[in-house]
Amino acid sequence: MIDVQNLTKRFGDTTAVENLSFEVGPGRVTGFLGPNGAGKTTTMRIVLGLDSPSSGAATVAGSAYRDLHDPMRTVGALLAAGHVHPGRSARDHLRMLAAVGGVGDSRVDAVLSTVGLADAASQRTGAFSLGMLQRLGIAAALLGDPPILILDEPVNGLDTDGIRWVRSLLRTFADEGRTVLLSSHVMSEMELIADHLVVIGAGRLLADEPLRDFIDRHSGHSVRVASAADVALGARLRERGAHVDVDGGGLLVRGLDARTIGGISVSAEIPLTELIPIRKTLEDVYTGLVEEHGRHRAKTEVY
Ligand SMILES: Nc1ncnc2c1ncn2[C@@H]1O[C@H](COP(=O)(O)OP(=O)(O)OP(=O)(O)O)[C@@H](O)[C@H]1O
Repeated sequence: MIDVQNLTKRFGDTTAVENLSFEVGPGRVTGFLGPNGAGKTTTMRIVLGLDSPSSGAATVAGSAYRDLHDPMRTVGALLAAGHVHPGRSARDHLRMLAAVGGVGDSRVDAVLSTVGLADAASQRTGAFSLGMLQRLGIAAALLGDPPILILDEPVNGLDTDGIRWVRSLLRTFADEGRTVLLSSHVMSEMELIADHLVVIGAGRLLADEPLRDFIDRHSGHSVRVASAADVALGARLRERGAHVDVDGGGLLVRGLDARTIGGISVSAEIPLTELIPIRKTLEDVYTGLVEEHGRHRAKTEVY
């Protein structure tokens, strides 16, 4: 469990995080979303004891990071790939980290194989691609076999296979009852990986709910309908408060769900030939929410 309570962080005049509270629970993948500069990295750094808060607190498994008895076996983190000595091999890099964290050498080859770098273990990391460095960063996070993982943009630089691999790794991790907090700008990927979302804007909490609820709540009802008598059906639907547009060979109906539209067509004795609820994607919903938040901020800053 990761617990962030009333967290505020200021850098001079910049408030990076403002009175932010949320919990990241076990057994699910929690996506951490927000536009550039929203405060995600700052929050993750504070959770990992790399920055101190101006006020409020963050704990991991019940303790502040600096008070953890065995940090590497409690939480694994990937904040930015690439901080690796280029002359060192992948295996030596991980051995050094394992020694510092008090983790046995046997884990080094185990994690190299988990991340698909077993064959490159002796190569200098200076010759690694961005994708290989990401895999090495994830290997380092897994060294202590921790129950909690915090990953900032883990799919950066990965190809399709690599992205699929991260997805299945995190799914397995969550299904084992572990805790995963993950940030990504790739919404299509986040939609496939995350069970739960924490969304922030300008350092403040905008949403903290299951991904499905987030999409449903912000989607509104939108249904494509076609029938034997679109004009008559459209009139009935408008009477019931729907917004109806003619859409190709049918109608696009907003404001009523598919079940209600079906009921109206039955009582009007107008057979339907199409009834398709339209779901928004995470990207649609997220972009809308961030734009709305930006407009609201601009307004409150002007007045
Ligand atoms: N060390 C620092 N000194 C001064 N300002 C900082 C520092 N770290 C972050 N900031 C500022 O705090 C705000 C939040 O930054 P942060 O990196 O946490 O956002 P983010 O959500 O991770 O953004 P991105 O998605 O671009 O990585 C930004 O305005 C940033 O410029």
